Parts: sequence; C-alpha cells; structure tokens
Amino acid sequence: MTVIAALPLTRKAFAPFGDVIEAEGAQSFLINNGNCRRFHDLAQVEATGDNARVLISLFRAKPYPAPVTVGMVERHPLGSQAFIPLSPAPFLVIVCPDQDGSPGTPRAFLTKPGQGVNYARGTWHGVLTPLGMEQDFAVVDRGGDGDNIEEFFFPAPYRITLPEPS
Ligand SMILES: NC(=O)N[C@@H](O)C(=O)O
Ligand code: NI
Repeated sequence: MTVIAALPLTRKAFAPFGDVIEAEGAQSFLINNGNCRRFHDLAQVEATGDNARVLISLFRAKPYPAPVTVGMVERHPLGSQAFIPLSPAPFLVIVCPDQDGSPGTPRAFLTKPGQGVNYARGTWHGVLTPLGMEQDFAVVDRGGDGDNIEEFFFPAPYRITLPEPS
C-alpha cells in the first residue's frame, strides 16, 4: 500500500487547494467599541449553479482509527466547502491535485487544534476525517439545484501516516 505522510497544515502549503481558517497570521481589526477583534475574510466561499445558496450546517463526525486509509476522494463542482472545528482536536485533511479531471497523488495535512479548512470549488478531497475523538464542525458549503458531488475511487487505497507528536 502506498504511504502518504501527513504534514502540518499551513496556508502556504494548502494554497493550491483552498484556505486555512485560523486567527494566526490573519488580517484583523477591532470592532464593537474595541471589545471584539474580527479576523476578517479568511476564506473564499463559492456557490454557483441554479438556485445556488450558501448553507451553514453542523457535522458531528466520528473519529477514524489509525492507520487511516484513503480509497476515495470527492469534489464539489458547484461550490466550496469549509470545515470549522468546534472541538479542540486535530483532524486529517486529504486533498489531491486535479490531473485532466481525475485526482492525482493525495496530499495529507494534520491540523493543529482549532485550524479549519475551506476547500475551493472543485478541489478533490477526502471526506471529513476526525482523529482521536468525535468532533463537531461548522460546515459552510453550497446548496441548490444540480449534482454537487463527484466521487473517484482509487485502484488501491493509500495509507496515511501522522507526524510524531512534537
Ligand atoms: N457529503 C458531505 O456533506 N460531506 C463531504 O462532502 C465531506 O467532504 O465530508
Ligand atoms: Ni466534501
């Protein structure tokens, strides 16, 4: 089984696939008479197609045991999809470059607790993959008419390894 080593999630490394949602390194300004800091415009939300609208949902996701394997990735051709953790635990982010309409070799990232991601419209990604504990996420993605999911099953699954705890 081909092994993919997960790397720490950073804006720079994730930029070809979407946005990292976190306060660190974000532009911010004070609002509400100085009582609140707004970390502004962290991700590009897209919702296209007929009767498109932006949805906000909550996902309560069960953890995946190690070693995590990835046999399928998906993409949403009509909209972006953001996962914002409401629990202080890491999760695994799997993405693939597109190669003429099919996913290329997966890339794996391990989030720091609190980091979220926004998959850009059409980005190949693994399904939501919490680690260690059941986790709640706020999810911002696209609703509307049409089929907004395309799945690809790899000929053989990949095994994802995690970085040693620092
Ligand atoms: N299907 C669904 O709502 N979630 C997936 O798209 C996912 O990326 O986990
Ligand atoms: Ni998805």
